[in-house]
Amino acid sequence: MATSRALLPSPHASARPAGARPRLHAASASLQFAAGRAQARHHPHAARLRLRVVRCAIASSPAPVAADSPTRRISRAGSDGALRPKPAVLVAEKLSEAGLAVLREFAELECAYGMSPAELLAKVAQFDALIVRSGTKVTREVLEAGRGRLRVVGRAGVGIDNVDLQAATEAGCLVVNAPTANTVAAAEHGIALLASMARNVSQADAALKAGKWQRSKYVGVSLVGKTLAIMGFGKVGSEVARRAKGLGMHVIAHDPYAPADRARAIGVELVSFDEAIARADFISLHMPLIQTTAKIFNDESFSKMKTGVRIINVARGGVIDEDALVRALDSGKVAQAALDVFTVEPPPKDSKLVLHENVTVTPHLGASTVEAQEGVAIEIAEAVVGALRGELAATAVNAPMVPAEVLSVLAPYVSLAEKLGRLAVQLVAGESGIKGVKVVYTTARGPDDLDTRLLRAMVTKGLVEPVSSTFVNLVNADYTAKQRGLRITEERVAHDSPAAEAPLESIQVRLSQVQSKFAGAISDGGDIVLEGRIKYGVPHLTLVGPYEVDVSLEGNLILCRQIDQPGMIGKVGNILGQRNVNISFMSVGRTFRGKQAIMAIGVDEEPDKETLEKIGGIPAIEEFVFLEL
Ligand SMILES: NC(=O)C1=CN([C@@H]2O[C@H](COP(=O)(O)OP(=O)(O)OC[C@H]3O[C@@H](n4cnc5c(N)ncnc54)[C@H](O)[C@@H]3O)[C@@H](O)[C@H]2O)C=CC1
Ligand SMILES: O=C(O)C(=O)COP(=O)(O)O
Repeated sequence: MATSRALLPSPHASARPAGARPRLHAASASLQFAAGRAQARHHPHAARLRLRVVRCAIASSPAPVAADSPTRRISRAGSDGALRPKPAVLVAEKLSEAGLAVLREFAELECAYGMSPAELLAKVAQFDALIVRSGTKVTREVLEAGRGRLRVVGRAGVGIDNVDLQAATEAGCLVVNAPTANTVAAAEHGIALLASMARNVSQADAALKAGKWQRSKYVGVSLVGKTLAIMGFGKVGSEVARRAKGLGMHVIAHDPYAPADRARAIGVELVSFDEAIARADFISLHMPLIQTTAKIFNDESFSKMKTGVRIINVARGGVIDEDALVRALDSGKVAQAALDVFTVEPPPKDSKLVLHENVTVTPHLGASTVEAQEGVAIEIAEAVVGALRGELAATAVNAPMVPAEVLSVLAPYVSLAEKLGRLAVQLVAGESGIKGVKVVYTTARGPDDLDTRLLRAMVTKGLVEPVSSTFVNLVNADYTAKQRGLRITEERVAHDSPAAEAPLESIQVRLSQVQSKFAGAISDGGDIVLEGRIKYGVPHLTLVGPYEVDVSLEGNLILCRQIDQPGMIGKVGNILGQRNVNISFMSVGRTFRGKQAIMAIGVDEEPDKETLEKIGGIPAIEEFVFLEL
């Protein structure tokens, strides 16, 4: 069966001792995806769809376990019968029981709500996964502290601005979120704030409770016929738009990346940032907090708004310059604001913004409905369990999502790509290091039909892992390549055989401008060249430099370059036989009769030094190299 090493943070990979090689297996498992948009519109957390995926997992010796780790207590058999510790999951913020139940089925669970940053730092290294909401900062320090064990961070909600994604990626730690289950709750909260702000509900409520009956003070404004600008027309923004239209508002939106057809379908006009804020009576914020949106609402943008505009923010406090908002409120430019989120949470007790009489506030309650919290908890628990099993996560934030169908078709090529990388790096000699790597895919498929990110990641894994202690997976492959100065380019060569049902005919790995310890692997163009194909579902090496060979990529490999003459196979075979080394495959390729030839010999066992020296001592053999797969 075709196998592959882990694509995702694998159970024990980083704890694998140098030189110890993992046993591999591919298995199938299921992955839950959120159901289609139509269903999600009503109950995004309720309906789910089961899809099949291929799991490319890694099985190796269990990680050393910290003395007081919960994983010491529980072990269970894996699919291969081996006893393995149950993964340990730390839940750092309140998660609904429905999600905890899903986690308990699979993992040893610790719920430690309200930890200080120092407590989290001290604890995190004992866990395979950490689950947070918006109140926990998963900093570089936390991820560094978890290195070696922490493989998954689950954000039970949408915004991942509290997780240092770059640091997670560098550590090969997968970040997953729960992007759909709280959409409706956030949208409903936005509408609640919009309506209560317009009618001064919270101020009037506070006044009446203080014994003041002030009917004329709290005259509000109507919503019907007013223009609402939605800033960020994503999941929450579009749900707010639908609801606002139901209230008779005219809805416009600004979102540089929103598809126009989605806006058209809801009857929303997409406009520029400046036009949106200039035309609006109400502005509702629904964009993520990222570098380009930080303090995007500032003195300058407030100055472009209508005098008396009203602002609602259930996105992130950091998209507003809060000092500028206080100034705009004081001047009357902004008549009112309704805020669920703040730059610093909780905001300081003496915050001018929070205490402003024209501001309505809630303590980050957008996602806090019973229904949303249940949905989010289940969504994140399933994502974390899937990721811990080595499945590709549908809600991965820092790894490319590879659809299940694509993955199952590519599985043998994934293995081939890694093996070619692994062989190629072992052929490199000298101190210069690898600079340029070209991966050439011969395929009948068009660029839109063949996603090669996975293959590129596996070539990188093959190139990097044998020569470093870096653990490479789909999460950190591109980062790792960049860090090591590896420039990986890809090229497709059209293969137009009508019978080509396979996604790829061949994969070629070319290392340019590099010395080789095996001159036979150098092509006419001066590159180390290895090419492989899938035959009967198994990776085969089919080209070494200019020589065509055909050897199954299982076990280990000896490459010999010799003068093409009779009796060579017998001589080498004899030596290996005498030393009890089993040959699994053998193939000879040559340029011309009587000239140079290459022998590729697959061996089950690793021959000892003496055996290899004997082979090297055969007079016609000009060079040889032993390569581990
Ligand atoms: N208050 C709360 O409890 C909750 C807050 N949220 C927050 O609401 C926001 C939206 O969440 P979703 O709709 O689920 O996310 P989403 O990813 O579906 O939508 C965000 C939209 O913002 C757009 N965007 C990005 N840069 C932009 C820019 N410069 N200008 C305008 N639009 C831009 C994106 O194209 C995307 O369409 C996030 O910040 C999230 O963290 C979400 C749920 C609950
Ligand atoms: O999902 C989001 O982005 C939210 O802001 C919800 O945050 P919470 O999980 O309630 O801390």
